[in-house]
Amino acid sequence: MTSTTTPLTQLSAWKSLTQHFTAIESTHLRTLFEEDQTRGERLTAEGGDLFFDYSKNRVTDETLKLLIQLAEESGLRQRIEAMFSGEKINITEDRAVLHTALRAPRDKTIIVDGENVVSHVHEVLDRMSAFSERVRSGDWKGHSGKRIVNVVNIGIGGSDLGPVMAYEALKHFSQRDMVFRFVSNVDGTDFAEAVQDLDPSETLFIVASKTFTTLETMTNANTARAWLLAAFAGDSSAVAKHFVAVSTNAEKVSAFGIDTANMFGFWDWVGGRYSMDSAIGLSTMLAIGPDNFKAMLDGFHQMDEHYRTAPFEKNIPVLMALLSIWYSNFFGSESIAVLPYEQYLKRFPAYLQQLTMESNGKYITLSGNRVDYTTGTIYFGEPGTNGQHSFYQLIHQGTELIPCDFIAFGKSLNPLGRHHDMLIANVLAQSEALAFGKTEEQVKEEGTPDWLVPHRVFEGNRPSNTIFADELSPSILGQLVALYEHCVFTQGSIWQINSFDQWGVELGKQLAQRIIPELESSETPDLQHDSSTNNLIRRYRATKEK
Ligand SMILES: O=P(O)(O)OC[C@H]1O[C@](O)(CO)[C@@H](O)[C@@H]1O
Repeated sequence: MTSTTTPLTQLSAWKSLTQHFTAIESTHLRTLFEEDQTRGERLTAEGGDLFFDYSKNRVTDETLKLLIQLAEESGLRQRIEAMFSGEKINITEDRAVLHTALRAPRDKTIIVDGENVVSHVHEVLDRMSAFSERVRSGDWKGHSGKRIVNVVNIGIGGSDLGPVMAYEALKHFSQRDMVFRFVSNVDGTDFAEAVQDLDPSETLFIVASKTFTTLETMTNANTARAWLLAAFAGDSSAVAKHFVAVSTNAEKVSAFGIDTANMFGFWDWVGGRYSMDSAIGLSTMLAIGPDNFKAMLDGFHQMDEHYRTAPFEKNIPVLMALLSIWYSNFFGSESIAVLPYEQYLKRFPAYLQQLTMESNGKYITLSGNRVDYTTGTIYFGEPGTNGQHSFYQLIHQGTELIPCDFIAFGKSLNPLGRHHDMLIANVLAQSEALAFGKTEEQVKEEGTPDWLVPHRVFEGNRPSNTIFADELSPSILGQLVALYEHCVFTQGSIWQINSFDQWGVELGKQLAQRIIPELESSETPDLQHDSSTNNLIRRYRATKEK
């Protein structure tokens, strides 16, 4: 399917932004703040329970007006409506994109292919809740009658990163007499370390895979089954009590040997990286309980409603996306740092890497043409204050412009003396330092010797957003994740790419399937790769045989 949209760079807002950029490029944030004393209050927005301060960005009212015009001219409103209503906007896979249906209230109706998907969503949620209650209460017993205390999620990509991130983020709300582990890598070390201190008779494996064909997950699931059966003298009837599956593929689940009664389904209109609030979140629900999981879904839904209904100039995901496009496409900035000042969000940047880069790392437009502008910003990050002692040097004084998203909370879930005040002082100090820097005069006034002055100057003018909420609750986590999901969709819509396929991961998978037998065969293989790959294969085989 092709579409005949006006190319992005031909839009009138794009052309105006290109001109406008030359005026803004040399304007310092110091000037913008001096000229408008109300800027810090004015350039803010609220959505759900999130407060968004975007005043420390290199924009004027004119820039914002043009960026919003760009969103309008790009057809963003229609794209949002098309997504929420279940149109098949994932054109390269002919699928609807309905992660928003996963958190729709029970009484909503969204029809896809003649079916109300919301009722299916709630059927699965009810089954997940009943199962979670049984496991958490000890009613669900292992094969030898022991209570399940260990839960190991086996999955990769979207079937791992969301569950791990959510478990870590909501650990404060988790059932502490249970152990949760996550195995993703085909590197055997991942499995070996995850189970080394676990008793198989007390362990439940969740095999989480949308397709149920993924090499890593199937390899780990087979290893897990062998590990379990070794403890039960090969009695395969033990599998029923120790394995459940989360998948869209019932056929493959049952071929693996898991009873589909122990399967929790989802649908092809849920992308892997948009699935942590589907049955893929079973480990999250087991950890925090159905009520907290529901609170998380309500949080997602609040942000969905904000995205769908707030005017663009007050719409946090839209503003965030437009600002990122401003830096990426006009300032030539390549990355964004996400810096949560909340230890529980330590896996949030890793989660966002897949969400953002697997979604928008595309150079072909929806019309099938190569883009002539940059797409797919690189997202990275670490929790503060740790990152400050690592890569912030480059953000402050490097030659790259790296816009930052700071995330901070009014209250700590673990209030300890002065810790939280210090943490928050640091996040505020960082965004202040980045924006305003320290001038040559200021450095000299401190008595710095002349030769050292240039090293100690901070030119500033480095943009950031601050996302602020009361405290990290299940609902706030849902709101934060939905915020980034919708930011990614807005970016992709403006860039005119399909944020919901991932063909770019296929080639490596195919080539690995070809190489596996070449590494394993007892015969010397007839290698037909390039000379580098052939040589490395020979070296590996020689090492293996040593
Ligand atoms: O859930 P599955 O089907 O095992 O896929 C895992 C991951 O692999 C990918 O397809 C990429 O290889 C991701 O999009 C997905 O989240």
